[in-house]
Amino acid sequence: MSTIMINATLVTVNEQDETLLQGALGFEQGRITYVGPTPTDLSDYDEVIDGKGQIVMPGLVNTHGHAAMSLLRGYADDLPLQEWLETKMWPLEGQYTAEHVKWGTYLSLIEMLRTGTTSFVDMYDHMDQVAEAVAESGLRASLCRGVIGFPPEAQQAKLAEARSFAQNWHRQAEGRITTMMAPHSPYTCTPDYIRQIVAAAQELDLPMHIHMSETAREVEQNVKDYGLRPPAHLAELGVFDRPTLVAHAVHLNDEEIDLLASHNVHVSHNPISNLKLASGVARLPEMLEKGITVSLGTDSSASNNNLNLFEEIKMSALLHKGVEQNPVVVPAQQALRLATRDGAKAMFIGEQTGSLEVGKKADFIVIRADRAHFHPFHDPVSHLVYATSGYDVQDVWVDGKQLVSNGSLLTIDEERVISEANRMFEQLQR
Ligand SMILES: CSC[C@H]1O[C@@H](n2cnc3c(O)ncnc32)[C@H](O)[C@@H]1O
Ligand SMILES: [Zn+2]
Repeated sequence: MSTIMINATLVTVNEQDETLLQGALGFEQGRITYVGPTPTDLSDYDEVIDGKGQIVMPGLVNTHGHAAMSLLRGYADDLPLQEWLETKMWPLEGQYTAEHVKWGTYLSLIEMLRTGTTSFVDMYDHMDQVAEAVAESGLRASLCRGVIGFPPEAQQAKLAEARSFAQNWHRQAEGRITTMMAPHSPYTCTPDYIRQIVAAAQELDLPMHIHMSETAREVEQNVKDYGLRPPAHLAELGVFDRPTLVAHAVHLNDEEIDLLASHNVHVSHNPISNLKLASGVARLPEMLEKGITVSLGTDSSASNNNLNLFEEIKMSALLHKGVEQNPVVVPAQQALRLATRDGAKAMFIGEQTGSLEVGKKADFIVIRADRAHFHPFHDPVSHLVYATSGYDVQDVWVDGKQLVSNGSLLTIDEERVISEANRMFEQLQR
């Protein structure tokens, strides 16, 4: 059935960053078939939706997170990364069963849908639960079993699990799920173990995803342990010979930015999580200047404390202006691109999604722009970056299927998920 939305404002985030104040978006069988001015003849379309007073834009892309950690939202605030992980997160995550992962993930999917995220990256354990939730909910995702190399005797079982998960779920759920191989970080996986994971990625022809250079302490420790800073260490282990998405990349020197650029390593910038854990501020303007594909991530709700990517967009536009004392760095259109077009590219699905263009998947969101904070309506991109809270998302479509209609979730039972998520948290021994 071919459908068209007419009279809407289209923020396309195409190559030319075109915005059409009065446009139309047509789609059929999951793909965009028309982007342009409202046609006079609509007889080809079975369904015509009037988008007056609304903005249609590509769905947002969240390129780093751990969805099931939403159960730990607000459980451990105001701590630095290592203490937060070792004394708070890992002891509770050690008690997680597949059911905890299931309900924590659903809780995150609700939040992502409500705030306009249509594609996301997830690194965690019990990933079959995550994949089933993604398949059921209709979102698009790149999923990976995050592998921590201790205890050493568990390494081979974890690698086998990561490999079979990646193999079983790649291109499943009507192609909405892709997979990656993910050693958690250079400080939780030995060099030899990372090499084995790279070899598996090569064999399966999959990209790599890894936390890297998140804190100054991590960098110092890497130098003490291996005589190299994390980027050189991972390059030497062959990680960057695979397509790679690194999360954080906060503590980089000029040579390391060049190294990532020369290996075409993609970066997920997570400014809010980095600020909350006091890890530092990534060198976003310099990375962009060198042509690195940078995207935005929330990290988990345990360090953010929500999955509203509109906050990340605004933060990335503001933070670097303040740090550099320069208002022209990361302009609004660029911040929006990081969260859409570049996000899709960063998670290796850029040919499929990330912009409103004919031939791409019909992954888009509809924003209510009839509210006061969208007016005067002369620059919709500015309002999307600086004025919306993210909760102006009214409709969400992925693969041409509607997942949110007028604020109501069509594929997830929100009341049940909230109740089960609370039950799951109560079960954990704190
Ligand atoms: C087994 S993969 C998931 C693993 O990652 C941990 N984690 C969550 N946020 C961060 C972060 O910012 N840096 C490093 N590790 C992180 C999480 O607790 C899970 O154990
Ligand atoms: Zn993370």
